[in-house]
Amino acid sequence: MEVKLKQLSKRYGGKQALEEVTLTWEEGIQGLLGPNGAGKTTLMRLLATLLAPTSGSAEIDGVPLADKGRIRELVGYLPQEFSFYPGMRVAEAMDYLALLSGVKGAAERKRRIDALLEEVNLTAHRKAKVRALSGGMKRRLGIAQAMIHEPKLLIVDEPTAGLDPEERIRFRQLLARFAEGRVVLLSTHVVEDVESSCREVTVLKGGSVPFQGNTQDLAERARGRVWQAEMDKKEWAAAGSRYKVVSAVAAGSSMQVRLLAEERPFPDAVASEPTMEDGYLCLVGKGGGAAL
Ligand SMILES: Nc1ncnc2c1ncn2[C@@H]1O[C@H](COP(=O)(O)OP(=O)(O)OP(=O)(O)O)[C@@H](O)[C@H]1O
Repeated sequence: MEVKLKQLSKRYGGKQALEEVTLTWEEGIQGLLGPNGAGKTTLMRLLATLLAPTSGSAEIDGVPLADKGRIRELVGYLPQEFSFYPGMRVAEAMDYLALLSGVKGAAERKRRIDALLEEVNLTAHRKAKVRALSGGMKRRLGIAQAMIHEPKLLIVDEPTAGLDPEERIRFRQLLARFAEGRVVLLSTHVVEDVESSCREVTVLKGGSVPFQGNTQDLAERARGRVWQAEMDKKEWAAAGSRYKVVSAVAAGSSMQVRLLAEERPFPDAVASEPTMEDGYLCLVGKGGGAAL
């Protein structure tokens, strides 16, 4: 199972949202990271056949994107804004969506719905009306509906938004199990989700892909550029306008600041081990600073 993109492009009027993206994703959970407006939603909607590319092509498990009918059977999608029929009960809504996704046979649908509701911890709410679910529960229902037809490519956009820490861990485990023999594309702003779930990550920026590969290799992009220093609040404010500050923690009257800089920014700054987030920030820039 592979997903292959070849010079895939999307233009909205005068706006080039995705520019000649060529890459291959193999089985497993693939992280997709990028700042606002990078083109992530556009890419996901193209793969879910909700948008047509301006040029270029893609194949999912050998099936060309242009073959919409077969592609829809192969792809499951949880969009960021996911809404459901509020008056339906949870199990009914799942059954309806399973039917729409082409899952044949009432007994087979029931088997899959029971298993998935258990996996997303909604069994006790199967008779609840969708409108009565909390935000996190609706998110879990969205995850379950995207998996109901056992797609070869599962695309999930910010799936852990609104989940509590326990549910977030549970969800990561569910994705890990589901990813066997499949590609799961996990788009998120939560770098921690990528760090804990993915071996590989794709970074989108301005419609192009400046990095695709191992999360460890992304961290390495920041080696020698991550510094830690203790400073007072005035120095901290000044540092923020010159450097990319990754984090700042108050320690009494002073601050423990972690920042990115090409060279040692202060005489007493100490070089720090880079994380994937540091590598990502070096590539895309953050706040006041440009990319390093
Ligand atoms: N329907 C549209 N018409 C015109 N421009 C659009 C349209 N949809 C998206 N864009 C533009 O295309 C670019 C990519 O948008 P996209 O929504 O794919 O980014 P994103 O990475 O998903 O952003 P976010 O993280 O904010 O959701 C942006 O500049 C956006 O303004």
